[in-house]
Amino acid sequence: MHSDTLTEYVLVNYRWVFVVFFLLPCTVLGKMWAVFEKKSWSRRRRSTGLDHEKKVENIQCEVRHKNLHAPGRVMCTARPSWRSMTIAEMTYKKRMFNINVHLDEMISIDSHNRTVRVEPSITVGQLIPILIQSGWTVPVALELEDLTIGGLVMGIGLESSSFKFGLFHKTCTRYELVTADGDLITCSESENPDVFRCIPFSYGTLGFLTAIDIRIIPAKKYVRLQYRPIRSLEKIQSSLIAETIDVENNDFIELLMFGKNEGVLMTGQMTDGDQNTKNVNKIGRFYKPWFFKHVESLLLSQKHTEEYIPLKDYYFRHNNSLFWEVQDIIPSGNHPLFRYLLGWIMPAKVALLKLTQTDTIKQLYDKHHFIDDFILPISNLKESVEKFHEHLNIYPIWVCPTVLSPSNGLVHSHAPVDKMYIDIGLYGEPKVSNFNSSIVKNLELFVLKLKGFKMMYVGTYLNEYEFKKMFNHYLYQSIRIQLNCKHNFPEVYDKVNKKVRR
Ligand SMILES: Cc1cc2nc3c(=O)[nH]c(=O)nc-3n(C[C@H](O)[C@H](O)[C@H](O)COP(=O)(O)OP(=O)(O)OC[C@H]3O[C@@H](n4cnc5c(N)ncnc54)[C@H](O)[C@@H]3O)c2cc1C
Ligand SMILES: NC(=O)C1=CN([C@@H]2O[C@H](COP(=O)(O)OP(=O)(O)OC[C@H]3O[C@@H](n4cnc5c(N)ncnc54)[C@H](OP(=O)(O)O)[C@@H]3O)[C@@H](O)[C@H]2O)C=CC1
Ligand SMILES: CC(C)=CCC[C@@H](C)[C@H]1CC[C@H]2C3=C(CC[C@]12C)[C@@]1(C)CC[C@H](O)C[C@@H]1CC3
Repeated sequence: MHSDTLTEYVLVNYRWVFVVFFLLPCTVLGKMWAVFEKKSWSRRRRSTGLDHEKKVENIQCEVRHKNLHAPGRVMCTARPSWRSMTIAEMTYKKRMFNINVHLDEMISIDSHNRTVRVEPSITVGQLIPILIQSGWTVPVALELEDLTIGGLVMGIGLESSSFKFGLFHKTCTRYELVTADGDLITCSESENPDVFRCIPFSYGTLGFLTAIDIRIIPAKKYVRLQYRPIRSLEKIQSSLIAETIDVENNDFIELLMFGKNEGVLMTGQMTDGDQNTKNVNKIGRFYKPWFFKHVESLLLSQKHTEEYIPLKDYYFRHNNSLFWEVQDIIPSGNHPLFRYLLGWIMPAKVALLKLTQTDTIKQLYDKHHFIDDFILPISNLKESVEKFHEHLNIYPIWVCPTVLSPSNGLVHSHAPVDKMYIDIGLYGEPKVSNFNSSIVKNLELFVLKLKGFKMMYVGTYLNEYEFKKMFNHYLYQSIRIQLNCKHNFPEVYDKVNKKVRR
């Protein structure tokens, strides 16, 4: 066997050995370190009084220092590429001026006004358990623990409650920002409303976020989840549309498709249950099967099922298997023996997987793997699934309805009223023989034609003109002038095109 082929074979088939015996123990040590660090940090904080305001002043100083010593050099955050929740590498970070914006605490909960104020680098995995303990939760709770609130505002975040509440940023009520001049401004619907509308999806190109206010709602104990296997694409589309209209009875809607004509539609309600609550499925326990495998088993048995899932377990249902990505890395990860022996240290930290992947692994992923999300009008579900089937043939497919509102911000509904869209997430190995970058570009153009959007965490092959057709830059450009961004921050396209996000 040629040595390159042998390397590829070993990397593809035996990466699990490295992951299981090195990365998983590192993940556990990392978790222990985080707990220790947090404790000693709060002790230090009590003694030094280094609070949010002080941390923000430090960022302002860094920006002013840059303006003095490197005027004209554009800035980005110093968060290393390997920490970011995307498979892509952000090469732009190497040539831009890096500002340290690592602020990761919860600042306060305001039960009266029902908001929580957080710093941008706090992760969903840190915030949600604290909120649930206090009896609250966020309306759009993301499913991967390592996503940060700042990243979700500056990129896009969506989840199975987005059909009701919209994208993650629609639940945010106020942003605090350090501008290109080092000033501190705040914005909301009533204060600097145009800046407020332009922040989401601006990818850190209008200023550095230092605090975010998010709406909170009362948390309940369980999600009562109904699973409905369906074996026809037409029926899947019509049922999904009908469920999204029923906002009274549904709090969560999600669809997993396991083939072109088969899927399981899941609808859920937040509930406290009662003494008679049976059929509780604690899917978050370490020995439980991966969630998508559990759903697939219900499709195979064609059973309409109802279960009560503890709220936090429901939120993070795709975290253990990173949707279905872990099966490519640890093929036996869902085997009962593996789960009972090592399930408690799963999953390996995404950042560690990224940090330790070799160039060859990255190239193999580039050639043989696809990860992306497309947001399309819900009426185009059938047509889109057929298109993705023909050009990618990847299953499962994640389908998550989300409502978009009309706005002059970058991402908006194309109608003058709220309009229902669906996010179609495709993660895995394309089962077509001719997969390459022109197919990907072709799919992006297909989405543009249908007046849809592409999530940008993996980057885009669209050229600047096409990109600006997809995202409304009209207000964004005037806000850039207002906030003196031109020579201090790049434009969004300069951060998401495939040449700099590879
Ligand atoms: C995890 C993962 C996520 C991915 N996500 C995305 C994604 O979000 N968006 C995406 O577009 N691709 C994505 N890809 C596809 C991946 O980047 C391409 O498959 C890869 O670049 C193909 O390399 P190649 O040399 O085999 O391609 P070839 O088709 O042989 O192309 C060679 C080079 O020509 C250029 N090129 C070819 N066709 C085009 C075109 N139509 N437009 C611009 N340049 C072109 C590219 O620079 C490419 O590197 C993803 C791949 C992986 C593994
Ligand atoms: N369910 C979902 O919706 C999912 C969403 N995602 C995607 O993952 C990304 C979030 O990942 P995460 O690792 O948290 O974030 P990232 O580190 O990827 O950051 C995303 C963008 O936000 C900017 N940003 C982050 N914090 C700040 C800040 N304080 N001030 C200014 N700009 C900031 C970054 O700027 P810079 O480039 O300067 O660092 C970057 O451009 C989003 O793009 C999201 O779309 C991924 C998986 C699931
Ligand atoms: C729900 C939405 C909108 C997106 C889900 C995206 C995730 C499936 C990906 C986000 C980051 C990705 C990474 C990997 C798998 C897929 C994601 C979790 C890897 C673990 C794949 C293996 C590589 O070696 C490292 C990757 C890091 C990022």
